[in-house]
Amino acid sequence: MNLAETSMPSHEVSSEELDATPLIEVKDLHVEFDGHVILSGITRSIKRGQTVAVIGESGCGKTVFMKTLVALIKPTTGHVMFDGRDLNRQSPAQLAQIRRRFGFVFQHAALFDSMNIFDNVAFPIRQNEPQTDEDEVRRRVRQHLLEVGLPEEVAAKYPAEISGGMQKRVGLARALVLKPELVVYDEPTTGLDPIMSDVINELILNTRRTYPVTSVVVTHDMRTARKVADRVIMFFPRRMLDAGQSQILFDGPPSGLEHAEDRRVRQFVRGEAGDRIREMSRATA
Ligand SMILES: Nc1ncnc2c1ncn2[C@@H]1O[C@H](COP(=O)(O)OP(=O)(O)OP(=O)(O)O)[C@@H](O)[C@H]1O
Repeated sequence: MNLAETSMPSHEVSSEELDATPLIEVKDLHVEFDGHVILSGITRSIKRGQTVAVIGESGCGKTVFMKTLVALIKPTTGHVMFDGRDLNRQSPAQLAQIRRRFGFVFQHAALFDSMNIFDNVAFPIRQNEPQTDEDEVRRRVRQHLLEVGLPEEVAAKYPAEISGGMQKRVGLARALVLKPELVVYDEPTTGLDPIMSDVINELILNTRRTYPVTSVVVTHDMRTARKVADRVIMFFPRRMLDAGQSQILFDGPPSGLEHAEDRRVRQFVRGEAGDRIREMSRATA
């Protein structure tokens, strides 16, 4: 489970750098499993400091896309460059180094059940910076729990003893404790009530205010996409497209979604089925 862990930024990012070089470049990405094409012809770059929401209907490949960005899935063909380095061309040791610059927030928090909350949040520090003394570990864990609005008493509890919303916040604290350059969120608000969802949204925004983190948020929650993202990318299932049609139906600021040219985008964000039932039956026939 060390994939869930994070590390310090390898270097401070100047404001010029923030504007200039993309942190992530995806070039002609193609991913297939057992002959089923999930993603194809995807070329995109993500600037440093950008928060990108990835939306689209179930099964369109949002999570697969996000996982290729952090080298949890290897492209069938094509390239993913992180900070100018092709993830496909790294040795396992180099990849492990690069992964330390990522933070992962999983859909179900993915906490270690056998560790209390304190040890869960301390884990990335102990794992990646073993020289850190215990006072400093305590200080940073406390600070991060506080930042996600969790009282100190929570630290001694075990994951099973706290609510789902609290678990998500612990997951967030753990992902951020080493200030990663890139944070990927997989459905961060799924299963939460509207207030707790908004708490999570605010925490994502606050993190960006604190330092120039780059974030990719896979979500079905349009409130999350509108609130936290400065850019939204909408995918469409490859199997429902003809050859040559782009799988990305929308790429732009959230304010453009409502009036997007493509009717499928407008229907998706409004939650309208339209003629999708007929289309779906055709696609699975
Ligand atoms: N490791 C894998 N091996 C085989 N098939 C996979 C693998 N990972 C994903 N898939 C398939 O790829 C497709 C896209 O999956 P993905 O999880 O990216 O969808 P998604 O858009 O995130 O959907 P949801 O919103 O339901 O989570 C699905 O058909 C899924 O079954």
